[in-house]
Amino acid sequence: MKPSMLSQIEGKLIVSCQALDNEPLHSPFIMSRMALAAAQGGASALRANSLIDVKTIMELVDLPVIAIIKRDYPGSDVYITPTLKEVDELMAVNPAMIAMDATGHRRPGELDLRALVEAVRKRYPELLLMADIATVDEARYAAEIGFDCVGTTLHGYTKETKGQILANNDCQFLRDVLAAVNVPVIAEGNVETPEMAAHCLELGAHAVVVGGAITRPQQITRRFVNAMVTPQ
Ligand SMILES: CC(=O)N[C@H](C=O)[C@@H](O)[C@H](O)[C@H](O)COP(=O)(O)O
Repeated sequence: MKPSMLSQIEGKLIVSCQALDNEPLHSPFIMSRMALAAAQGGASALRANSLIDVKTIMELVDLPVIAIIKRDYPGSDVYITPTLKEVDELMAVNPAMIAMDATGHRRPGELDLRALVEAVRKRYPELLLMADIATVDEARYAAEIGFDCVGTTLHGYTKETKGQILANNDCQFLRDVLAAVNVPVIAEGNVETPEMAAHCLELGAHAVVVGGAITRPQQITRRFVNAMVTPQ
């Protein structure tokens, strides 16, 4: 039997390789090379957006992938794998895990999150499901309705949490989520340094996802530029 992806990633780094269509590196070829570089650097898994990126990465790199499809629907703020349609699309390449928005926000077509998870479970019983949450209550609910793990991915990116970042108050939000649920918690979102990634593990995170600090050169460059501004 294949070891579960959750045990493969325990205590390790997952690298998110994403560039949206308004970003300079938007390209399945480039994302797959980013993924290969991450693998050579020792990443335990990858996270990627869109069927073509996930497919191209899986063809080149022998690491498990957390797959998502970001898609906007009118009248809904939910954009990370919002419906069963995106799950079906991703399952064409059978990724190890799919992450979905598990916030309390209204989903497209008024779809209920619990019903959605049940539908995915019925159709794909082997698939691991990650809940991308923004609040402690959402983490608790996601664990209750059967997600395999929760990620702090959307903390700071919803109306209720805007402006907050994971590092605030020595990662208090991560601590609160860890205290609230019994499923593995993956630290994700604005993990900017190796030290912070290591600290998230010390606090009890199961694994850490790092995206922009590794795979978005425009963001990395900006950090250097900002640090080099000399006061006039
Ligand atoms: C909020 C949202 O849409 N997050 C996305 C989720 O897949 C990605 O854009 C992030 O890059 C990813 O979560 C990793 O985070 P960071 O790049 O900050 O290390």
